[in-house]
Amino acid sequence: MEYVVVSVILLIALLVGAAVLVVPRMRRRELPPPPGGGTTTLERPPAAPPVPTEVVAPPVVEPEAAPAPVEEAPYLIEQPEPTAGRLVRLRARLARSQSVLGRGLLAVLSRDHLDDEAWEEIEDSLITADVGVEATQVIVERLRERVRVLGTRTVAEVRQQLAEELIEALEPGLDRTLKAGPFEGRPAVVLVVGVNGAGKTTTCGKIARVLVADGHTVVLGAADTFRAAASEQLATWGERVGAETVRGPEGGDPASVAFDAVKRGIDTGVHTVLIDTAGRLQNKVGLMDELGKVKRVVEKHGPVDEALLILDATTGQNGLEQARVFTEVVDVTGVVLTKLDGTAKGGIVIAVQRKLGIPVKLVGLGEGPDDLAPFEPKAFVEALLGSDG
Ligand SMILES: Nc1nc2c(ncn2[C@@H]2O[C@H](COP(=O)(O)OP(=O)(O)OP(=O)(O)O)[C@@H](O)[C@H]2O)c(=O)[nH]1
Repeated sequence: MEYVVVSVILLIALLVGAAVLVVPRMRRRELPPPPGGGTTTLERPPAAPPVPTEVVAPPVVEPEAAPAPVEEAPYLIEQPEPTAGRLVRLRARLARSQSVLGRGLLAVLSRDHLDDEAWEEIEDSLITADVGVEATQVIVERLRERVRVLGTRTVAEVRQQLAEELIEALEPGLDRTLKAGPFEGRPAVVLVVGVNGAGKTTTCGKIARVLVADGHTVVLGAADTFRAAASEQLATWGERVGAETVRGPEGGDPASVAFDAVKRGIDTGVHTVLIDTAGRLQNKVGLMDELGKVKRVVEKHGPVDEALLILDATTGQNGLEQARVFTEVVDVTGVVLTKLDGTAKGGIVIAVQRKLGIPVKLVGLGEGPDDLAPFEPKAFVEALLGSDG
């Protein structure tokens, strides 16, 4: 009997023990949802509030796509090489154009007698190099007249006269300085526009280096919110030379990023605010309107001092139609011709200026960070025609 009593007591003790352990756990599971409606992760609205425009101050970690990252010192700020004389240093990059305009033309000019056929060949070479029909006719007519009147004999003399005519066609008197500010205590605003893939983001980065090399301070505005990698790419360029990049959310309003960038530039007292925009085709009315809006919104702070059109030199004469539309929308003040290293059509510089009446201010001669040179007609023509002769 005693055993029975002891067993019953043990059983009751076990049951009570089990109850003490299990009930609190069950209670915990029944806890009320957290304040805020108890939405599950899945049900929670994706109402991530619009990401505010952020200012990316250097240094930040370089992304993989960063051009030539500095391995052991990722935060080292680079000192870009001076801009003076870059075109001369990069002259070899014009080798393709040189083979048409330089070697090709000089071969004809060195003939004993320049007959009609020879002059036609000269015309063809210039047209092949994308100088444009109109400009070619003017150049050849003037050269022919000079040769006739002056009775030019030697190849060196004809070459010299041709060089002079080409320089003249490049309108050496045009103002090619970049309006990089500051102006009366405010930064200069430089807007960079163009079609897809022309090299806008890369060129913005290179221009930042040109400006820093020449002693300017710069804020970059990543208003290309369309291409996912563009703002990352621009920030990387900025970091390398110690320039801040103002960025917005992917797919966000480019005008608002541009506005914030200029504001940041004013607040921090830099010399230049350089704004990259998304590539767009000139026949997409909506996108061109968007570009107009970017400019108008930026102008709430003050004028846009420079609107640079980035043109891919390899697109040749096709680029001219694009250019005309961009000119109408943002009042382009200067052209940057990229990828001149990849074409035999260096004459496009002449055609662009002649057709648009806008100076070519910079030329891209490669993918390296300092492969952007201020455009100088004399150095350019000399590079095209080759140093000898
Ligand atoms: N060879 C050569 N390549 C260049 C030059 N300038 C730019 N590029 C290359 O052109 C390609 C396109 O450049 P991006 O800067 O991405 O072009 P983007 O206009 O910003 O492109 P979207 O934003 O898509 O419109 C890149 O591979 C650049 O390295 C140049 O002067 N020479």
